[in-house]
Amino acid sequence: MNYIDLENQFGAHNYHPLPVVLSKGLGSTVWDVKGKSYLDFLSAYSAVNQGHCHPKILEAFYQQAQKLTLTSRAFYNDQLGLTEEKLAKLFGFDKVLMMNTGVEAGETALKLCRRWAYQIKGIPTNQAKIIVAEGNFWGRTLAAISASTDPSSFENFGPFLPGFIKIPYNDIPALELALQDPNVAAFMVEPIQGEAGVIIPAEGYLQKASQACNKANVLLVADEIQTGLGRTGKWLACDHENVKPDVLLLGKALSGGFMPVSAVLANDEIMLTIKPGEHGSTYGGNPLAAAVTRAALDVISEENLLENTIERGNQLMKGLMELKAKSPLIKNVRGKGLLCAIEIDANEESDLAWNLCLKFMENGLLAKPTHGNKIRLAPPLVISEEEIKFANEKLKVES
Ligand SMILES: Cc1ncc(COP(=O)(O)O)c(CNc2cccc(C(=O)O)c2)c1O
Repeated sequence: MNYIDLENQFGAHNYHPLPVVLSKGLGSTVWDVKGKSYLDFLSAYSAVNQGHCHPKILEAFYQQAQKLTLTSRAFYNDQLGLTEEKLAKLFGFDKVLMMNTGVEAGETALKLCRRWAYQIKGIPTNQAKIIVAEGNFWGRTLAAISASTDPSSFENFGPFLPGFIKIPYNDIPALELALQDPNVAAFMVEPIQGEAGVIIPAEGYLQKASQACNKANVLLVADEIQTGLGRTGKWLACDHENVKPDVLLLGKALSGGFMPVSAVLANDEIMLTIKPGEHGSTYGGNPLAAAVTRAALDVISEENLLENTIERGNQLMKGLMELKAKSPLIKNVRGKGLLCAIEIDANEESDLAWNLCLKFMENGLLAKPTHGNKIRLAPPLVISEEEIKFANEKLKVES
């Protein structure tokens, strides 16, 4: 059976996967159809922070799947409220709106911010603007690509949604200038830009952005879909600067990789601007997702994954620094917790990073380039000291 041929013949060609066919995963390891094992250094873009097929999350999935998987929100169920309460109390917000994919959470957040702008801030109807940072990535819908500055995301998909103000990332003066527009509803930003290539802003950026937004009566929306849930060594990347956003986006690892689950968290003033019947999704808040989410959150706390992320992240970064010192090919290494990246000294069109990833693959480590010359290194947060030691060895490939 040639699985790659099948996908090429019958599947859309909207991805360019590495030439590996996976059939099994557990913890930080995945196996291909030939039985070869690999350390997963992508973690499905931080969706399997808890490790592949975590037994506790599997058990929650299995137990709930035998009882009730989907009711629609036309009725209540005995799982959703428990999960909403857990999320609201864990992150310190009044309420939670559960969706499925990360981009749905982004769309939901923007609708909430626009509603708040018209009903609370008093911006003229249909005049609300959203500030976003260049290099942002929050999904593939028409709104998300309208906010994008990456031609590969938006080219030939127009016309685009109006109302986005695009400013440089990590640039407070640019934000302060944009905030002078009285019709700005929100500033939506990733605390660390994931898809742009693990772009880490200056210390204090989030704190200053939060202060500037508060001063301008503009909502701060933190997109923690990739950086949240332990990835940087704290529950949220915002926690490193003690920043409390007005709206918080979660996704990916919210289900530990078992199914799409996302959530938007906000206080009543914002959340209650959407009335019954004005927003939702067929699967949003389904009992199966709700049960899985509570187990996925428990694993992070019960297995001390925040602490492990700090320790293993330091160990990985030490190895990357040694790698950089020895390899002229590597322009930069950076990271926070277990969200790391190496930047190859080549232009974005070069296939150097791709070829490096093929060599990593031969060595039993899976990683993938983002934006041409950056290779993200983001293993599951359950990764062991031994596995990081192995990875630091296997990353030392000759270019
Ligand atoms: C910060 C951030 N926000 C939102 C999204 C959208 O999530 P969904 O994909 O669940 O709608 C992301 C997604 N992140 C991401 C990273 C790499 C590839 C892909 C891909 O679409 O294959 C997605 C993300 O990284």
